[in-house]
Amino acid sequence: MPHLHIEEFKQIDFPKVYDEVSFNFIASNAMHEDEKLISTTVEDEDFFLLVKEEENKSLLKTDKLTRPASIHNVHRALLAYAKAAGLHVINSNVPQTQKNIHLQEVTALKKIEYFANKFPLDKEVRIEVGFGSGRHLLHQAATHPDVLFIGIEIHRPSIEQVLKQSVIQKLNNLLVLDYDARLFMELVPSNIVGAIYVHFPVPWDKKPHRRVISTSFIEEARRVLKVGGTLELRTDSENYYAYSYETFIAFNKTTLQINKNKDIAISSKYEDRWKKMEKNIYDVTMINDELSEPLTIEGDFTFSKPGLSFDEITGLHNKTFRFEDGFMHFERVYKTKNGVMLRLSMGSFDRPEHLYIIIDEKGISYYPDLPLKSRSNLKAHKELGKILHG
Ligand SMILES: C[S@@+](CC[C@H](N)C(=O)[O-])C[C@H]1O[C@@H](n2cnc3c(N)ncnc32)[C@H](O)[C@@H]1O
Repeated sequence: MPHLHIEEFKQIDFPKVYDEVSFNFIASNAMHEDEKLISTTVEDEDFFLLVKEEENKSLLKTDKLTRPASIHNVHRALLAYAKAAGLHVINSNVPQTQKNIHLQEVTALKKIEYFANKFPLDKEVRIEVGFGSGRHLLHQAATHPDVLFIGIEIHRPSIEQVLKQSVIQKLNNLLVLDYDARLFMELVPSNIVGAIYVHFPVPWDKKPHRRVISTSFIEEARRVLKVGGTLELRTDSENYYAYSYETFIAFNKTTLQINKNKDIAISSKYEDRWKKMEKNIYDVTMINDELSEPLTIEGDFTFSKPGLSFDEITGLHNKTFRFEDGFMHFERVYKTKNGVMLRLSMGSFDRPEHLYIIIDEKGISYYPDLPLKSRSNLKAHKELGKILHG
């Protein structure tokens, strides 16, 4: 994560434009004054910089929830703020001269809105969830130039490594997305995907709700797969295998294939490690046998005026509300110049979304982006409206 360690945080006058970076406003955590968020715009990307103040050394870095697709833009914002505020930088991992990775980021790395606005449909699509080192994804893209591969990963260094490789190998049939694959699946059109690969997912033995494979993930996978399309799970964890088998077998109109220690064309870093340790490797392949209904998502993310006062909204801090199939948790409350900002997680239990909303005299709005237009988010949005209207 790009960051600057600074001697002392200094505030500029907001709004301000410096080195073509706009600093729009600042929000302070209502419970921990030492944490602040700076709303920043670079080119057309809006995101927060996060400030953590400590006695002798403070930190300025990118906020995980809103980080933009382009790491280059984060670097620009950090450096511009440091200059604009005259910060004394003790150390940093931000390069002063930017590498050429930016070029490829513009083409292969996509934001979730790219898929939400107009899903690419001109080629067969195959998806890899959690591609890690990317060996399998890159091999597949290189050997099937007529197929569009979408690689989804939440680990930034892995993403950058794969982007670099895709430039070196001149792959033009590979798109990369930094997003939770479980949410992504909800906006993929029905019956268009040839294969979904989930290779060596984190087993999350102690936090099963974080697993990629779940009933709702399989439901969405089945919907997006063509007839004959496959969802391919490969795991070294006996527990995960047993759990997944139970979850898959509950589905009708699918064919399941189980393989043990099957060799595939390319072995990932993880696989090499497990093979050396002589662990068993399990494959569960689900073949979709049925055409699905087209995807329909109705509703929007507008709010009417809040009924609660700013104090009542601040009082929502740490509160959780449950509703049918989902929940809402108010994680943090921030004070802005003219109102409050909330950070919350909401949606279904196994696919929650984390986001910010701003409440001021103009009303309530999501910031910087609307939630992903999925059924579970629209449902959660309705519940959020009810809570804020009192
Ligand atoms: C154990 S690694 C396996 C990587 C690779 N598939 C391999 O075989 O080497 C699991 C990867 O899944 C990613 N991951 C975990 N949950 C995810 C999610 N919900 N969406 C996208 N990627 C996820 C992690 O960041 C990690 O890189």
